[in-house]
Amino acid sequence: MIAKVIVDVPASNVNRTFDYLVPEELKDTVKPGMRVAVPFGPRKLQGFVIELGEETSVQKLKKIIELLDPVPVLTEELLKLGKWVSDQTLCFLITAYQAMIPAALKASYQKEFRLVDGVGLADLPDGAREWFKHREYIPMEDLLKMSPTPLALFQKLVQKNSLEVIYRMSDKITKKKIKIVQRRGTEEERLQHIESLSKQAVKQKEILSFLHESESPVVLKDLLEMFDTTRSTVQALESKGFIEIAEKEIYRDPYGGREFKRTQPLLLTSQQEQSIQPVLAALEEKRHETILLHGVTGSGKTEIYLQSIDRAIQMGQEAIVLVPEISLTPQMVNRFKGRFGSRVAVLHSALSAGEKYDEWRKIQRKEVSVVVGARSAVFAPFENLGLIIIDEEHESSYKQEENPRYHARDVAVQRGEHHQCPVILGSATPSLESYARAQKGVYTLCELSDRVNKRELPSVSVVDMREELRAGNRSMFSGELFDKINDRLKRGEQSVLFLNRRGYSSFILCRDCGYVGECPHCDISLTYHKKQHLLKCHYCGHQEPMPSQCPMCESQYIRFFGTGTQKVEEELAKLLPHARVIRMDVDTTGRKGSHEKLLNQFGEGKADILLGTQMIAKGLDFPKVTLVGVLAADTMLHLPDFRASEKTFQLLTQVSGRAGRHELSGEVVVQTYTVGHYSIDLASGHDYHSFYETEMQIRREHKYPPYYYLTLISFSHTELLKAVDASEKSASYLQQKVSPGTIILGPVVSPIARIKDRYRYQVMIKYKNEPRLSDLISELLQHFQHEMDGNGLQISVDMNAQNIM
Ligand SMILES: Nc1ncnc2c1ncn2[C@@H]1O[C@H](COP(=O)(O)OP(=O)(O)OP(=O)(O)O)[C@@H](O)[C@H]1O
Ligand SMILES: [Zn+2]
Ligand SMILES: [Zn+2]
Repeated sequence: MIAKVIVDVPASNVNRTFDYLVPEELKDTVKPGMRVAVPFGPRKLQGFVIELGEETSVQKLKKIIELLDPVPVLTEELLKLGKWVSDQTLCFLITAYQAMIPAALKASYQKEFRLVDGVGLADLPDGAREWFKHREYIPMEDLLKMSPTPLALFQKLVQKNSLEVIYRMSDKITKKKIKIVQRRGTEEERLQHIESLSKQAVKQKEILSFLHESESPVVLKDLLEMFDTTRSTVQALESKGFIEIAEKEIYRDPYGGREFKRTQPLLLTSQQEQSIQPVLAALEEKRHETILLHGVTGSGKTEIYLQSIDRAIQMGQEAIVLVPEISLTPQMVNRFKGRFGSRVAVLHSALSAGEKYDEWRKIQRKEVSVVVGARSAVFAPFENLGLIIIDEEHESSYKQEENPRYHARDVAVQRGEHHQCPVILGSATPSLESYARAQKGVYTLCELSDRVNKRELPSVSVVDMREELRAGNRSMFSGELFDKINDRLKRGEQSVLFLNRRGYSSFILCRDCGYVGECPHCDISLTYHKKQHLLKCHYCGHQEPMPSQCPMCESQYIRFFGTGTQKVEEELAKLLPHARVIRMDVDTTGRKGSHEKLLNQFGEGKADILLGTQMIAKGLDFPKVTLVGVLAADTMLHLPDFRASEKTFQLLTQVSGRAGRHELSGEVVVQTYTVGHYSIDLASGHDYHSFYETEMQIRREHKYPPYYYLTLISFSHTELLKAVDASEKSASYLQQKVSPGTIILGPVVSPIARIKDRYRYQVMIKYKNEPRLSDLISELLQHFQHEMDGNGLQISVDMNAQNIM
């Protein structure tokens, strides 16, 4: 039997299957979709079995070394889907498959040195000999940890044939085990054991009597706690042969020990009722249909999701729910666990690799029927999918910004077609792409124009911050916002203050000469971190101490600028010393569980003001929040990105949506320096439809998506001229080959001109229909293959660019 295997090397010359012989003893067990270890050149690599057969054109076949899975980790459907992802995004097959499985299943390879047979310690020079005195294998890592590293010496010895390099492959999987204790023998024997213990052994006696009564095993740790004793007591019983201590594998449950209050389906409003109909119909008829659910904030979209899932489960099917990483809050998880209990698995990046692996196995073993997760959960290995839901479908985080550069929305629709099941895209501010498709009839459009129980959307007032400045107000709070926060404090209600992080980092600036602290490796200003009194680069991690005087002119007047959340917090403390403030940003939510803790505190009324970045814009539903303040609405508007207006509109709508969701009505204050911009004005009027019309016109004029598709090719090199050269050659090559309607823009320098010492150039391709595009780009890549392999050129291709920075 022959296995066709994709091996774990992301390179173009290996981007195909290789044939291996299946050893006799594995013939009955090996299946497509399983991982295997195979010899590949001098190495042992992990690979995926794609297909089994009898024929091969290879003369001397190598054998599969080992089967790594008892059951396939990729289903037949996922194997096909991986091929599709690779075709669509122009990534290597192995990269697509790796993206579908949990990180714990990816192999790690270690380079190790060992003595060549026949070479003895005495043959080695000083500096190498000591290493091998007690060890046979020396991992390269260990050498690199030494300074200076003896690596060069080791490499010389490899050339001299004294040492050889081997590659060790290991799984990252760990299964968590706990110790359990159980009784032994018949009832009569156990009673004898208890009798036989001496009077002094009180604890032993108690424990043995307890175990005698208990039918199921007890967790050792619990037992010790219960009887307030140490391990030796139990070990004594074990060595007498009275009890047994065993190991048991358990799931790491990130939500373990937590109670989820069970909820019942709510009686749907008539708008909800209308919107759920197409979903239920498609479910019933086992038919694929993509439904765009456009519902204003607080219109009860989540309840529609829940009841649709319920129906799918009743039909014996499974459901995937995607939510943006940032709104995968405990509040969100509670809503699903509350309705479906332990039938829900949760997958998001805050889980450890082990926890993710355990949640994934619950899906694989069919122990759950719903998964709630971020982008990559779209690959959940369900085999009987009945429904896929993408909440906040406009979110840019659904597009992966590294290989494979897939969009979860496209993958969801692809899987929906395969399983003949409905896909729901939900949002208060659908992406222009999706709304346009709904307009064309490609998607079914359902709209929820009212909040549940006809609660009013909050009233929004836009404040011109330039006016404030002219009137002598230098603080970051307008008079109106300040008064309203104060009101809330007096009334015992809560406020949410939102500060957009993007485009608003706190950089340092010399007031005398205008010097700005920049990263020496990237063309971007350094961000000041107050706690450590350091300047950091957010692209490459470079850090340096905050200078006490200007490095250019030696002036003392060097300060940090920009309004970070820390600065807002400080100003609040000055202006409203009694207000209790919770700040949520990357700095305060770094530790595991801190996100949840802060939100709980706010929910329990332990603070008056929640101050935060993007991470508070979505999904929050707190009854006492009656004021939302947006400190600077226009920070994102000026980014060099054609989606800047759309993103601003979406963000403002989402943040405003946090106010007045329950009995108390809400107000929103939006501060801006760009008064009169349509995306701010229309967001404050809650007018999605006008925004859609306005923005579509602009996109048509400038030939941007959704009228045109957009592919971005980026070139980078440590030598400026090489990056320029590759991008120029590519642009002129494409120019000659593309069809007449297609537009090639560039090459131009990328908006961030240098990252990690690499110069960056880009070429943009705008097209309506370019069937040969993938082929053309593949030709380009082939042409530059040599330079990419050896000369440090990097070319990355984004077939459906969302981010053009
Ligand atoms: N049919 C219903 N009857 C009563 N209350 C409901 C009903 N449907 C939803 N709700 C409640 O209305 C509130 C808002 O609903 P939900 O959070 O689902 O809205 P949403 O559209 O998902 O909002 P957002 O887009 O802002 O996250 C919730 O507190 C929810 O429990
Ligand atoms: Zn200066
Ligand atoms: Zn940098």
